[in-house]
Parts: sequence; structure tokens; C-alpha cells
Amino acid sequence: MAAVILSARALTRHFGGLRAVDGVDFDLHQGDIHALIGPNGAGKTTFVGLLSGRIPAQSGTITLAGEDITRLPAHARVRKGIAYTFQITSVYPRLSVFDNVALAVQQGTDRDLGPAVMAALSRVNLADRAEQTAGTLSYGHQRLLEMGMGLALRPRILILDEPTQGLASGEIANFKALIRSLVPETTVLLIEHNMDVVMDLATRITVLNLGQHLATGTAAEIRANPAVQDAYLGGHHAAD
Ligand SMILES: Nc1ncnc2c1ncn2[C@@H]1O[C@H](COP(=O)(O)OP(=O)(O)OP(=O)(O)O)[C@@H](O)[C@H]1O
Repeated sequence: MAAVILSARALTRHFGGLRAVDGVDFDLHQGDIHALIGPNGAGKTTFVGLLSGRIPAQSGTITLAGEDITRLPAHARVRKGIAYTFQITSVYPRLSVFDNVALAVQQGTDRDLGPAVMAALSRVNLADRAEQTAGTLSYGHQRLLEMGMGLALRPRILILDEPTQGLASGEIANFKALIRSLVPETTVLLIEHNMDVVMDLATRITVLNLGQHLATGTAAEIRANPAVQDAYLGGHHAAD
């Protein structure tokens, strides 16, 4: 099994009395496409917010390649190679596609931007639209632009929150090919509600439920897990 690149131990974040993330242990292995699934409100977005540093942890630890990063702010984690692609609202609609990616790169490093921006745009097939105003892109292309913004940082770990939401089926096929082209150099952690995408793409799956870790395993192991079926796959949330 590949080395663990990012791990959480007893990671906890409550909102008032609500245990959004409650003592979660988690290991992300180098080169994996690791899907995070679970019913609505399970704590998935909060959990990746804790990993990326957007939300401070209440207790527990996060380590990146053995280094404790629990107290590092988000921008410092970006510099260490953890890119979190924000929701679509992070695209600046009045700026060009190129300038959106250039802004993302500036957050991470101060190297010459042009080649890095164009390489990232090529990766997501938007190079020929570099001069286009981002707000005029289709929804699917804006989602790709967000990924380009993350990839421009050349992250070790790319965290995606519901990347296929709102994509047409043809765009989902392209998305899967893109994700497969990133590993193993980049390790991918994605929150995903589309079970076809999860089962097809993920090399490892973690299920959260009510803020707690329910199970981790391969697609076959997760499908066969009775607790997962109860909480999620076979339950009322299967169509999410
Ligand atoms: N800033 C906040 N303040 C208060 N409660 C919050 C906050 N953020 C999240 N929550 C609550 O924490 C719980 C977990 O939310 P979270 O968004 O992490 O779940 P999720 O698994 O990502 O859900 P979904 O699949 O619907 O996106 C929910 O009950 C949510 O309402």
C-alpha cells in the first residue's frame, strides 16, 4: 500500500451542539483517488474544510507527510501542496480565464506565471479560451476552470467538493479522464454524490455519517458493508 500523505486523528469540529465532524480518523494514501461520501449533512464539506485549513479544528490532529499542520492557516497549507478547489463562486466572472488562473497561482508562489497558467489550462482543455471572459464560459467550463485554478498550484493533494455537480454526462466522462491523468503524481480527495462516478473512479472510499467515520475501503468493500447500506447506499439518500 502506498505511503500515507495526509492523515487526521480524532479530528473534531462542532457547531454549537451539532457534531459536524466528531473524532474522525482518516488516511489519504499517495496516488489514490479517494472519494468521501455520506448522506447530506454527514460532515463532508466541514471535514475537507478542516483538512484545507478553511475551518479551524477544535481538537484532533492533521499531519501532512508526517508534519503536524493542524494549526497552519489555509494559505500556508496551499504552499505546502494542499489545493482545495473552491466552489464555483471562486471564479471571477469579469476576468479572463487566464487571469483567474494567474490569481490562483499568485496565492501559492511567485514564479513566472505565464507557462504555469497555460500548462494548467491545457490540462483542463481550456487553453484556447485563455482570453475569454470567465463569466461567459458554460457552467461545465467554469467547473473545469476551478480545477485549473487548483492544478496551477501543482499540488501534491487536490481536494474537490462535488466537482461533477451540474455537469452533463459527456462532461463527466471528460472529468473522469482528467482525474485519472492526475494520479499518481497528484493525490485526489473528492466529495462526490454521483455513485456511478464514485464506484468507477475511486481507488478508495470513506463514508461519513453524522460527523463520524463509518467505513473506508475499496468500491467492492463499501458496497458490501452492511452499515454503509443502512446509513446511505440502500437508504433514502441513495439518489442524492
Ligand atoms: N458554519 C456552520 N455553522 C453551523 N452549522 C454548520 C456550519 N457548517 C456546517 N454546519 C452543519 O454541520 C453539518 C455538516 O455539514 P456539512 O456541510 O459538512 O455536511 P456535508 O456532508 O458536506 O453535506 P452535503 O452533502 O449536504 O453538502 C450540517 O448539519 C450543517 O448544517
